[in-house]
Amino acid sequence: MVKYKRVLLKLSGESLQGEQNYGISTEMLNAYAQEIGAAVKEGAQVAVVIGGGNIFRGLAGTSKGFDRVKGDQMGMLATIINSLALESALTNQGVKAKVLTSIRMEPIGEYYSAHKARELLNEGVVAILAGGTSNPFFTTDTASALRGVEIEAEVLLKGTRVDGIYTADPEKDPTAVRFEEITFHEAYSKQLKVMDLTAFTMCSENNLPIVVFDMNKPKNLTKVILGEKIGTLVKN
Ligand SMILES: Nc1ncnc2c1ncn2[C@@H]1O[C@H](COP(=O)(O)OP(=O)(O)OP(=O)(O)O)[C@@H](O)[C@H]1O
Ligand SMILES: O=c1ccn([C@@H]2O[C@H](COP(=O)(O)O)[C@@H](O)[C@H]2O)c(=O)[nH]1
Repeated sequence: MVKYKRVLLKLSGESLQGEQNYGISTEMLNAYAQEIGAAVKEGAQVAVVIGGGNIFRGLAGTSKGFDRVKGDQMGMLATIINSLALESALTNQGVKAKVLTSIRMEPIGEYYSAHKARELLNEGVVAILAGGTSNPFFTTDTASALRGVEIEAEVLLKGTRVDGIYTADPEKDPTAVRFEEITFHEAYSKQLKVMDLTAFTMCSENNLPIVVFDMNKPKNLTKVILGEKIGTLVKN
């Protein structure tokens, strides 16, 4: 019996590159598809938002002379490339999946609406919500929060490469200590940089809890969905 029936899973684009410096590692892609397929088999409805950091980030573009809006648009297109790759990997593994894009670009993907996404989820199809919010100056963390609220997800699952939220970035500070549970207010006031503050605010205002967990550990996604205490829970 699942604890969370409908979830919004945020995957890191950067993690998708695996050991490479850039792009998509097929090994990581297939591993993610397998984890998602297993969660669906347990009876969860899974919507996915995937980042684009393995391909392009708007802010990085500005340092190379790109206009920020153009750079962010390139970043949003990067999330669509990752989404198509995930759709393909899921389909290859026999898991029904469909990309909805926040920017009109049929036939690459159907134009996103919350109604369509909910319809797919009710049919047991993994809805991959691509293109971020479609607006520059945002991130896919904020897109996940927005889409999570729109599709009436019970939780936002941030699958990343660290096993929860720490007092400081554990990749930089080895003395950092992990929280099992934390309130949005604490996460916000301590400026914990695991997610951007816009995303935290959106979730807090709409009472959408977040679980930050290590997506690279096999079966973790299913465990979280079944209610095992893994990672860090953020709630009001
Ligand atoms: N207080 C903190 N607790 C945990 N992780 C933290 C914290 N502060 C910063 N981080 C960092 O946040 C990262 C998680 O971010 P995320 O999964 O969004 O990766 P990303 O590379 O930004 O993804 P994307 O490609 O989608 O932009 C972790 O790898 C971790 O190093
Ligand atoms: O709503 C959005 C979402 C994303 N972007 C741009 O895309 C890249 C990649 O997303 P990440 O969340 O960093 O993985 C991001 O850096 C932005 O440039 C956006 O503009 N709007």
